[in-house]
Amino acid sequence: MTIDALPLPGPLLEARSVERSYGRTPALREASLSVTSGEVLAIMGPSGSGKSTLLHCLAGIFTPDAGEVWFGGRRLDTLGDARRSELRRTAFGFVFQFGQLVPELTAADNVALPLLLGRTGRRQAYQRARDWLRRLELEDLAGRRTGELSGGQTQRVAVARALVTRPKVIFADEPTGALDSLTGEKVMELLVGLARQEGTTVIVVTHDARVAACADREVMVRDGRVTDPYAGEVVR
Ligand SMILES: Nc1ncnc2c1ncn2[C@@H]1O[C@H](COP(=O)(O)OP(=O)(O)OP(=O)(O)O)[C@@H](O)[C@H]1O
Repeated sequence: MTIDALPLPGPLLEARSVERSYGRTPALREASLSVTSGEVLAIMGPSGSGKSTLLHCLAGIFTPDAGEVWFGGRRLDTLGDARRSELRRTAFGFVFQFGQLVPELTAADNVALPLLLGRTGRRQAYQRARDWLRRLELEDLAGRRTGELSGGQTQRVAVARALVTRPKVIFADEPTGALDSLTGEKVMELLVGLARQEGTTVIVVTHDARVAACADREVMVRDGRVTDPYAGEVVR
């Protein structure tokens, strides 16, 4: 599936009555959620309520046991592994709690990597990596190994790496969870600010109300179901 072929508008990404268990432990029970193009959505909820599992199902990392996931008007969860990983590489970007960068590689290498894997030429990939590092205020650190960077710097490199492929959706799971509150706020401001400039949808799982305050909308996950954070009703 190419991004250009996606029939828009309509919800960009949808979970419809998704269920997912780990062995006998149910993590999601008929979880439904709809996200529009360009929206910044925060997913909140108690520990163990199913937030990360929902994010992984929406991103096509996990396939649900039941229910459906739709992206750009097409069914995502029934695609084969190869097509789902291609979609993740081309249309999605990821920022997780611990940047998941390659520590032995430089910041520029890490940011260029998704482009090189997508067969962008080396010169262009590094040019674009440097452009994104500059936008994340990291140009001076382009040649440093990411294993030597601070937590906040590492997360900014992770944001640059997530945005460099110009994805439709960025999935962020506790992106500021390992940072102090000031550094976390700065990372979120940069992530959300740049995503808005690019028209990228952001779905962020967080425990932090200040992170959620950057979003256009919040939903709550409780006992594997998506609810309205204020009314407590199940979202349909
Ligand atoms: N790999 C796994 N094996 C077994 N059970 C799991 C696994 N991953 C998650 N679970 C269980 O599934 C449920 C939902 O977990 P999930 O990680 O989605 O919750 P969460 O809301 O993201 O939690 P947290 O806020 O603590 O990260 C929990 O009961 C958890 O114990």
